[in-house]
Amino acid sequence: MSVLHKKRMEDLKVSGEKVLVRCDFNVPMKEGSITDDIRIRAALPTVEYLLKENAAVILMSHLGRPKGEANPKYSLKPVAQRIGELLNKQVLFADDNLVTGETAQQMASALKPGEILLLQNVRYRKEEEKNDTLFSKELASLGTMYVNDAFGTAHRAHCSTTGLAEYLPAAMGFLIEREVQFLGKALENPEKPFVAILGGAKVSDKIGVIENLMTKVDILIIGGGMAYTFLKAKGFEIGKSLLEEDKLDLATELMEKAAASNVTMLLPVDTVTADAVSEDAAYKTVMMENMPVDGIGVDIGPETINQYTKAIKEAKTVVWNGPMGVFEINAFANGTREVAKALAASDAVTIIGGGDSAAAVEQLGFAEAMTHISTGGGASLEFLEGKLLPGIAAIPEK
Ligand SMILES: Nc1ncnc2c1ncn2[C@@H]1O[C@H](COP(=O)(O)OP(=O)(O)O)[C@@H](O)[C@H]1O
Ligand SMILES: O=C(OP(=O)(O)O)[C@H](O)COP(=O)(O)O
Repeated sequence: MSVLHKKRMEDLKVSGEKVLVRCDFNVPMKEGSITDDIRIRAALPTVEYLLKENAAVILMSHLGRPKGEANPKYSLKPVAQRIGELLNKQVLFADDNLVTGETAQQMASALKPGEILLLQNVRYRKEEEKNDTLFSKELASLGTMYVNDAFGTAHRAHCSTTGLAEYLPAAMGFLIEREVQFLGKALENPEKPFVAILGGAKVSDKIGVIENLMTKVDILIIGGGMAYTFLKAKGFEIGKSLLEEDKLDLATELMEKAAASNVTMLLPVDTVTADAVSEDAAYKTVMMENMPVDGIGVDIGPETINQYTKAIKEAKTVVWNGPMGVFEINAFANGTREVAKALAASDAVTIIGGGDSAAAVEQLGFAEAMTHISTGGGASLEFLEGKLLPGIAAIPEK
């Protein structure tokens, strides 16, 4: 998917206009406080551009899954405050349970160029996720132009992500453009050798990505919980590690396909095995052939780390999606940490899919060293599967 021919904000004459901007402000919260504002920071270049170009900015987002009902737990008010702090500027908040009710209408109508208004959580309305025509029109009536910059929600066809483009002059924002440029270049025109590292819990979540990347990469590295289904298919004892029994045949097929396409597929040769997935578990490292029958594989071992980091060192492009082990538990975070470290030290173009791998890279302090960390988990996964994302498809061509 390319965005070369998609309308950019420069293609709209935004001066004096009221621009509705869909962002992904679906940020993690704890007791009403934002615990990670990366998605908010990632949206700022678009907002700043529009302000500089003399537009009035009306921001929209969802937060969590309130299932079509107003629920203060999912209010975007803390987000309005955080944007204000980051921009050092007042951000008005339309605390309107109908999202587009009288309060929002009055505030939008009074908004002047250079001012910012954030609407309430668009998922307070059940119509949002149905891409309902009337709700799209209600949203459209608040502004005069539409910019979609919600990459993290680009895999959803909702009123605020796709519907609006039918009713207002529309363009993409800088974040969507940046995400698609990095992810798209890796898929379409990667500098070689191209290494993909896939981990995380389940094979079933990653089948599409494995299949799509199989035709493009030189080396496919498998780690995390899903590696054990592949190892079992190869005949190894995997004890009580994560196993998707119904994906064993598929795992065999994928390994055969890799061999037939000259793709090197690397699987763990050693593993950390624990008696439980918990902080106080007893654990040790074993070669795969010595895996105990009652052990649970929770991380890749040092020899595997050696092999994986060697492949990363030789790569010119690396795409990483999914942790190498149960990194939430410190004792099992080593594989994920070492892979992150190898990526940080590499001169290659390094692209991190969103979700847990992005969180891990940030937690471990390697974020600055990566070429691009996606703000979308599900969205980057679907992008890497080669799917057309509706939020991007809806942006008109130039
Ligand atoms: N060996 C393992 N056994 C069980 N769970 C694992 C293992 N390795 C990784 N995980 C878990 O996988 C989860 C992340 O998987 P997933 O959601 O697929 O990744 P992502 O969000 O990066 O796509 C993490 O919670 C992690 O603890
Ligand atoms: O956080 C999001 O998804 P992600 O955790 O897969 O990145 C997006 O905001 C989409 O949210 P949704 O999966 O409730 O539609």
